[in-house]
Amino acid sequence: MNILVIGTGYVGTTTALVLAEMGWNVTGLDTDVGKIERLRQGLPHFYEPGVEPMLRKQLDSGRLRFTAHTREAIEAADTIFICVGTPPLPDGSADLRYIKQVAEDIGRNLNAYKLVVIKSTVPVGTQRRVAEWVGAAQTEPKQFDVVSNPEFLREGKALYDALHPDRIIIGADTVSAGQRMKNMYHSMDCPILVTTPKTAELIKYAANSFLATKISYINELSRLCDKLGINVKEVAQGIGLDPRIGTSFLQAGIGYGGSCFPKDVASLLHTAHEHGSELKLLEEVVAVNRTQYMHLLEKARARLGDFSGKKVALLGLAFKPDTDDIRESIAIRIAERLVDERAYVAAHDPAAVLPAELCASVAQCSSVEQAMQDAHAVFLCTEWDEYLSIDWAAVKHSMHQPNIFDGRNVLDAGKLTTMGFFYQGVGYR
Ligand SMILES: NC(=O)C1=CN([C@@H]2O[C@H](COP(=O)(O)OP(=O)(O)OC[C@H]3O[C@@H](n4cnc5c(N)ncnc54)[C@H](O)[C@@H]3O)[C@@H](O)[C@H]2O)C=CC1
Ligand SMILES: O=C(O)[C@H]1O[C@H](OP(=O)(O)OP(=O)(O)OC[C@H]2O[C@@H](n3ccc(=O)[nH]c3=O)[C@H](O)[C@@H]2O)[C@H](O)[C@@H](O)[C@@H]1O
Repeated sequence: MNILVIGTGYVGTTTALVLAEMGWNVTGLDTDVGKIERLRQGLPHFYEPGVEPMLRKQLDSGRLRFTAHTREAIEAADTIFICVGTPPLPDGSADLRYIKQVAEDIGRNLNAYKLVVIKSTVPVGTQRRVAEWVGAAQTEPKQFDVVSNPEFLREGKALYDALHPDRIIIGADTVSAGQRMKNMYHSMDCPILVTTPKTAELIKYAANSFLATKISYINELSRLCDKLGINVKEVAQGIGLDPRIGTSFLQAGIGYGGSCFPKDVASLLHTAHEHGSELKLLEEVVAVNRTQYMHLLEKARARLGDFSGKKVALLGLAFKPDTDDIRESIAIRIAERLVDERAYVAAHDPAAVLPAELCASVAQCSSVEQAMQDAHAVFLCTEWDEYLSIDWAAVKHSMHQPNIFDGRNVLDAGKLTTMGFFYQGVGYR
C-alpha cells in the first residue's frame, strides 16, 4: 500500500509516523516547504513527546518520505489521507477551504483508482462534498472512494493515542471501501466501527462536545463548591468512582482550550442552527467555559486589591502540558486580562512561547525562579510536571508576597498553606 498523507501538522505527521510504523510506505505532503524541509531532516516542527525519535527511525527505515510535489505524490499513491486544518470562521462554522483545495488537487491528478480518507475534523456532509469536489476537478474519469475516518488523538499523547486507539471509526458508502480501510488497520487491536460517512462525522463532534461538557459541568459545580466550602476535587473523585461516570475529564480548572474543543463545539452548534435545531446544553458548556477563568482572577483581586503595578508570575502558556500549542489557551487569555489591568506579567513555559501580540507587554522568562522573583502572586495555568516539583520553600523568599492561584488544582494546598503561602485553587482550595 502506498499512502499519501496531505497536511503534515500535528495530526498528519503523527498519522504518517503510525502508518509507517504499521509497515506501509508513506509520503507526507505539505504546501509549507519549511515544514517539509525540517521533517526531511528528522526535525519535527512542533513539540510532541516521542515524535522526533520515531521520525528518525522511520526516515531511516526508508518507509517514510516527505515532499512538496503535489502531482507526483498524488499519482504515486493508492490511498490518500486528508489531514489539513479546518479552522473556525467567525460564525463558528468550519472553514473548509483547505479541504476543498486538497480535493481539487486530488481530482486534477487522479491517474488511477484512489481511496481518499478524510482524517481532518469536518462537519456532517463534508465527505459527500469532497467526493463532488474531486469529481468536478477530474480531467479524465477514474474511480475513487471517499471515506470518513476521524482522529481522536490528544496533543501531548499523540503517538500513544494513535498507536493504541480506543476505537477506529470508518464512515464508508460502499462495502469495498469499508473493507479496504479495515484491511489497512488490521494490525490495530481495538474495536472498528464501520458506519455511514455522516454518522462517522457526527461521532467526532459528539465525542469532543461530550468531553467539553464534562469539563464545564465540573467547572460550574466548582463555583458552587467555592460558596459551600466543599473541595471539588473530592466531589469529582466521589462521583468518578461510579464507573458510569468515570474519573476522567472531571478536573476542574480555568477551562478548556486548544485547537479543537472550542472550534468543534462551535462547529456542532453551527450545524445544529443550520438545521433548525438547538443544542442548549452545549451552548451553556461554551458559556461556562468563557467565564470560568474569571472566577480565579476574582479570587486574586480579592486578595491583592487590584493588579495595577503588581508583578504576576504566570506558570504555563500552552493549553495543556507536553505541547507547545497555545491555540485558544486560557493562559493567554489570563495574561491579556492581567496586562489590561496593568499588572507586570512574567510568564514561563517549558515549551510554548508567547504570541507575537503579547511579546511587548509580557516578559517570557527562561526559569520558574526568574518569573517568581519579586512576584505578588503566582498563577499556575498549565500543569507541567516541572511545576509539581518546584522548591516552594526556596522561591517563597524571593517573592514579594507568597500568593498562589492554582488554575489546575494540582499543587498540595495543605503543604503550601503550612509553609505560609496563601493558596487558592478552583472550587475551594
Ligand atoms: N491537533 C489535534 O490534536 C487534532 C486535530 N484534529 C483535526 O485534524 C485536522 C488537522 O489538525 P492539525 O494537525 O492540528 O492542523 P495543523 O494546522 O497543525 O496542520 C495542518 C497542515 O495542513 C497543511 N496544509 C494546508 N493546506 C494544504 C494543502 N492544500 N496541501 C497540503 N498541505 C496543506 C498546513 O500547511 C499544515 O501544515 C483538523 O481538522 C483538526 O480539527 C483531530 C484530532 C486531533
Ligand atoms: O479533536 C481533537 O483535536 C482532540 O481534542 C481533545 O484533545 P486535546 O485538545 O489535545 O487535549 P485534551 O486532553 O482533551 O484537553 C483539552 C483541554 O481541556 C482541558 N481539560 C481536560 C480535562 C479535564 O478534566 N479538565 C480540563 O480542563 C485541558 O486543560 C485542555 O485545555 C480530545 O481529548 C481528543 O480526543 C481529540 O482528538
